[in-house]
Amino acid sequence: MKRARIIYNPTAGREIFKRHIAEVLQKLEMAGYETSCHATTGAGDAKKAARVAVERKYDVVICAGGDGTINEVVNGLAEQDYRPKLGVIPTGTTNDFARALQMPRDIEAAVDIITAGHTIPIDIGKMNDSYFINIAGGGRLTELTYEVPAKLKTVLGQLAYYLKGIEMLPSIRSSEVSIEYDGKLFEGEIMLFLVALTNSVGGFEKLAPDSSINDGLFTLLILKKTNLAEFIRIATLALRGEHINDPNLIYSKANHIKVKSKEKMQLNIDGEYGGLLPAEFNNLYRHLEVFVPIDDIRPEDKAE
Ligand SMILES: Nc1ncnc2c1ncn2[C@@H]1O[C@H](COP(=O)(O)OP(=O)(O)OP(=O)(O)O)[C@@H](O)[C@H]1O
Repeated sequence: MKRARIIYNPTAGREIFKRHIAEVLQKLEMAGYETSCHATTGAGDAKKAARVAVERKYDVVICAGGDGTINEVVNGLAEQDYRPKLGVIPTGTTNDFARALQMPRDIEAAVDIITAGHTIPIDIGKMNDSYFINIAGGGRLTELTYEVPAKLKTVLGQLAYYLKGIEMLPSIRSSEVSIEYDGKLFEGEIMLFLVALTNSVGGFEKLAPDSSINDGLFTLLILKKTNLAEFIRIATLALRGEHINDPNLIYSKANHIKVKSKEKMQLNIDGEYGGLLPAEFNNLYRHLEVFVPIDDIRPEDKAE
């Protein structure tokens, strides 16, 4: 019999998962899974629980939570030689990763996709010693993700980021950096740099419109120094996915990226604080198998 381990964050989003556990277990049982659950207890617990699932050789790990919990689960799986298949049930405030996989927000619909059993291999990002699923980067602007109070996020969701962004705009300043990417070099003043795995990031659904989840490449975005008016213009273009050819931006694909600066710059990894520069990014090609809807499988994405 196949074995599945559910790792869920009881505090994620609007805290709805608990009410659906009986139905979720029943659906998995009917699909031939012997399933057990782990409710996370706080920061770092989902990573530990994923490691335990690896040790116990579960076939499948199902993560119910937002991007924060999935990030932790992936950090628990990514380092290991044996990696169970990953199922995602999006129950967080931010579910960029699930959206990139085209997983539905409805809990039972997401479970149906997992029990249908179609998987694709996806790339995982590594920044220094940590793994990420959506995006990493640096620059004053990326700091706003952890300046938004948790309570405000629960109530307002994405809107909270925008409100905070508007409040912070006048204080954003540039930093001098050096960025090496697949043999190319950028040196100069930037507002921010982003290293994206998926196309949908922090409410900007077209930030990296041509990104593929399993081509082994990051989308690198470097926003050069701009004034406030230019910055707002580019952010507006980015909402529509029309920023790619703007002269203030470098938009490129790369597998390996190194960023350093003489200044102190904070890093952000999947929306959380990720330490300080320097940073080295590696794209781990098709590192995890994840469940996706059948119509999400393009011929080139199929498991090898
Ligand atoms: N039992 C718990 N109590 C409080 N916090 C928890 C608990 N379990 C996990 N967490 C923390 O909650 C964080 C956010 O969770 P997650 O991303 O799943 O939900 P979310 O609602 O999308 O939250 P956010 O948008 O604020 O990141 C996790 O990174 C983890 O550190």
